Amino acid sequence: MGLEKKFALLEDLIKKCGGCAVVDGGFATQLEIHGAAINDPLWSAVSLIKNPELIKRVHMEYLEAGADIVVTSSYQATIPGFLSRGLSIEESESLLQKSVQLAVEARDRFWDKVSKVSGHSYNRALVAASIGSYGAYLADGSEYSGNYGENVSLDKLKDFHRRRLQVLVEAGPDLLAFETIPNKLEAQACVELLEEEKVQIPAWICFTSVDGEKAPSGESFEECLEALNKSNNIYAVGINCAPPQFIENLIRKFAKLTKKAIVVYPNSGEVWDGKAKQWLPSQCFGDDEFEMFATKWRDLGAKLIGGCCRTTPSTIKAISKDLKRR
Ligand SMILES: C[S+](C)CC[C@H](N)C(=O)O
Ligand SMILES: N[C@@H](CCS)C(=O)O
Ligand SMILES: [Zn+2]
Repeated sequence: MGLEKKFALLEDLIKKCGGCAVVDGGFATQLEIHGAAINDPLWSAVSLIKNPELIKRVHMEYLEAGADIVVTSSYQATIPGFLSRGLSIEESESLLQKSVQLAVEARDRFWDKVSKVSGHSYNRALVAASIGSYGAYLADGSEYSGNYGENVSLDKLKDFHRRRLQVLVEAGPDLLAFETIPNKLEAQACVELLEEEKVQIPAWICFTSVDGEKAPSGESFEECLEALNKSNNIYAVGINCAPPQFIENLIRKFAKLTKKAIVVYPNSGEVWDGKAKQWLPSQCFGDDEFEMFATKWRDLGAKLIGGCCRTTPSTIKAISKDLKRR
């Protein structure tokens, strides 16, 4: 299936959802709720090694909650990350492949079950392969600072992303989800790579923000979106894992800067301490508030809405119920 048909699949899903599809919620968070220990350089991706069945269970829980798009477990899964764990290249690549396979299996099993039930309100979900930023791989919280240092060039970022992207694309997801991109250079690297690799799968690129105005690097979103707006591979641009109270302003901003669809899936409002590897309490929003926010974000034009870290299936259930009530 070519790029155009895959774009159409996504557009069709959004239409079926009444104009706004639901992305799942915090994947790592739900793993932890089930007792997974992810205080690890691989973070949520450590479960690909330790407990793949749990990954499938979490995908199923988000599908059950009403997610129209499930994001795979590959956010912090990288070949260098697996190599430094003593795995071989073949083993590393097969874990990346497995991240897509687990989500596809969960989606197919869930759809097989619900599509037989008359009057159900679900859509056949799409699988988005997660591609975390270089900062996520560094595991030092730099996806929230955008500060990669002077030695990190455009080519270095492309080299970092290239093989993982190839393997994930080959595994056959419906979509690619670049997550928590903190600066313009990495956004550009991702876009150029999609073109160089002639990728035939639609992608979204999401930035983080720590001030509600700019990318973490301090660059404006106008600068960051420049390369993305010109790319035929990019279906949507937006924000993930930033606090919910920033989202309204950011949607308004993005709406002026791009014709791409807008995707938002904020965290609960807690703040990640990259050194201590824990979430610090801050202004934190619950499911009821998310439900109210989601309506507002939809009315402002967001086409894909979900949750990120510290949100759970109950958050997604609230959002889904709200957005599909029409
Ligand atoms: C989205 S953050 C909470 C993921 C974890 C981070 N990259 C780390 O390893 O510290
Ligand atoms: N989708 C990621 C989080 C991105 S910040 C995960 O939960 O593994
Ligand atoms: Zn997150």
